[in-house]
Amino acid sequence: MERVRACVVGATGYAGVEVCRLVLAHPALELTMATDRKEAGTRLDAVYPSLAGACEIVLSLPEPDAIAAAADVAFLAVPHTASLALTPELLARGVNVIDLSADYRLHDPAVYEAWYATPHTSPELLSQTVYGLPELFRAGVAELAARRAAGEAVLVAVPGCYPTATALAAAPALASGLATGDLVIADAISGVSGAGRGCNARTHFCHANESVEAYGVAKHRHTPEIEQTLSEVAGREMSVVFTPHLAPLTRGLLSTVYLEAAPGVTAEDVQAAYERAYADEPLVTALPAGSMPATSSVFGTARAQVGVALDDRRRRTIVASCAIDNLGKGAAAQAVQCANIVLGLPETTGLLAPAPLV
Ligand SMILES: NC(=O)C1=CN([C@@H]2O[C@H](COP(=O)(O)OP(=O)(O)OC[C@H]3O[C@@H](n4cnc5c(N)ncnc54)[C@H](OP(=O)(O)O)[C@@H]3O)[C@@H](O)[C@H]2O)C=CC1
Ligand SMILES: CC(=O)N[C@@H](CCC(=O)OP(=O)(O)O)C(=O)O
Repeated sequence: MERVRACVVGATGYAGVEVCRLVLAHPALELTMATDRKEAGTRLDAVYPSLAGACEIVLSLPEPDAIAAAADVAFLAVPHTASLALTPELLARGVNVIDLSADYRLHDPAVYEAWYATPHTSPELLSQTVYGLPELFRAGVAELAARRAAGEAVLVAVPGCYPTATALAAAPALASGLATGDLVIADAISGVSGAGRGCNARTHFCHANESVEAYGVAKHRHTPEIEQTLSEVAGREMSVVFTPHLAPLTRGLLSTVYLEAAPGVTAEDVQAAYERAYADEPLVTALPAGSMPATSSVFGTARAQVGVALDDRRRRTIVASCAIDNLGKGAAAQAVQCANIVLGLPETTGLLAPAPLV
């Protein structure tokens, strides 16, 4: 198999090191470069001893010329705004970009600027960017494979962890027309690695351990991203009431959504719609009727599990829940899934390892 050279930018971050781990085990990708500004000159396995024996790479600075010399594809596991600085430079040098940050996810630069409180410095790239949630937008990602084959350097905006789980939970109800109205309520819970490697008062062990709390209430920056996806799936303008919670888990994310059922819809209709939607999806499982997903079932994997029920005794509400690993399907694994499609590889290459059982 031809090997494609890959660079991970932000390789010492939690999402970045998970991309490194997946690339190191991938049969068609070769990790040729990993960057970090503070740790440049240090071996990656000195920062993450769990990689000892698997990787001898020395971290370097994220300089576009060096990345273009070393790699055909760059995974940007950097905070938002850092990608705005790097992406145009890399595309101009012919490097394909798989961006894990939020910088190119929102189609409308004005919405980005309103929620991220910073100017979008390359809005001209947004119309060429594809939102990398293959289960909902596979054709768009696949188009990038054709554009890359024709010689273009392409850009995938990999979704956020909360938007991934929330969209996978709500999409079958909206796409099938079984949910009515324009409102989705989403309560989501994330493990602490979702906040990255840095520590603050909210994520400090002494505060986050043994405690669960809502944060970003009524103002979290994933709100417009979720609304954008759900509106596209539903074919009408949707709004979301999105409440994220931080829970004492290292990794794992669960999003539970509530939608109004259309008149006459039965529990069997809803279950059948979810089973149909994910029947051919290798990385998403619709659980049997009566089952709801657990984050432990997808820990360390590229997979998502979705469960659904209809509360038809009172307000006729569809309740659906999706579990992912925030660093897996919520970040690094989804990035590799998108890279596989862009590179013309089977979509699940390097991604099918099951979760440890305990
Ligand atoms: N953690 C998660 O579960 C998820 C994360 N993501 C996204 O992935 C990206 C990375 O997140 P995460 O791994 O959690 O973050 P971390 O804070 O753990 O890591 C960020 C990494 O980026 C590097 N970095 C920071 N600023 C710059 C810069 N200006 N230029 C180049 N490199 C930079 C950091 O190293 P240094 O500063 O030394 O260069 C570090 O290696 C973010 O956009 C995040 O939103 C998406 C989904 C889920
Ligand atoms: C637990 C936690 O703090 N999670 C992060 C989101 C995780 C993420 O990575 O989102 P982006 O990819 O959009 O940056 C937060 O709420 O900001």
